[in-house]
Amino acid sequence: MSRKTVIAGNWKMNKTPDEAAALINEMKPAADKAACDVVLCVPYVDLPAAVEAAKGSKISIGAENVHWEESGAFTGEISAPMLNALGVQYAIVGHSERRQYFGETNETVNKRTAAALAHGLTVLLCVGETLEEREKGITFDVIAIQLKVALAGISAEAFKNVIIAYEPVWAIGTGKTATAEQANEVNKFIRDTVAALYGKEAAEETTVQYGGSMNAKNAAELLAKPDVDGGLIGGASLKPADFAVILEAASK
Ligand SMILES: O=C(CO)COP(=O)(O)O
Repeated sequence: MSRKTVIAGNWKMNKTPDEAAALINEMKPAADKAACDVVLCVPYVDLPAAVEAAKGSKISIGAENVHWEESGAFTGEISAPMLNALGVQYAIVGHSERRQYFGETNETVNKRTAAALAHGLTVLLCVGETLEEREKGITFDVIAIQLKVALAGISAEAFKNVIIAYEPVWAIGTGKTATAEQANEVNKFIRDTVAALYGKEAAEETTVQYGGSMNAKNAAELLAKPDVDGGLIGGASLKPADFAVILEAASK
């Protein structure tokens, strides 16, 4: 089993370009010591400063979304070639905040994923159930649909550049974390779904992260679980000391 552990930060709508550069400079020493991959996904306007600041370090830079067309009349959107031109290597796709507030659907997630992969980006594909869905007992159904639609038409070769992040909506920014058992249970289900789509070997190679109030206190327990191969971290990825603790926990 040779899958990678990947710790990714999602800065959401925080930090100006100058602040982003300063924060990355502060985070570099801990990132360079880490035995896992380190990614920071930052607001579009911060990308050039972030790529520059991360140069020569272990940190890779990602965007928080990407459009499916290369160019055109899509006001407010950013294309994969634009990200390529800046030296951006990753893109989050399907974050629950995009689904919740900006009308993102499984179909648009699929189109964004396909375009990002076609342009050589690594996709951090987010899936996760709402509290209502969990209480109704349909968590696995929701996640299976999210995965199957998002990955429709994505070849096994292209899928090698997909990382899946399980982010239960009820745990995001709420301080309420899934227990390590809950996270592992769904991550394992995700791996089984990947096995059904791409085969067992591909499933074993796929990095499946957990995200949702992962922090310096709970990271070690979550990351110790066999099917939790990293984290997608919001709030704590804006705090260098906390992020360093998470990187250390992921390096064990
Ligand atoms: O949405 C998240 C990462 O994409 C998680 O955010 P928090 O870590 O702030 O809960």
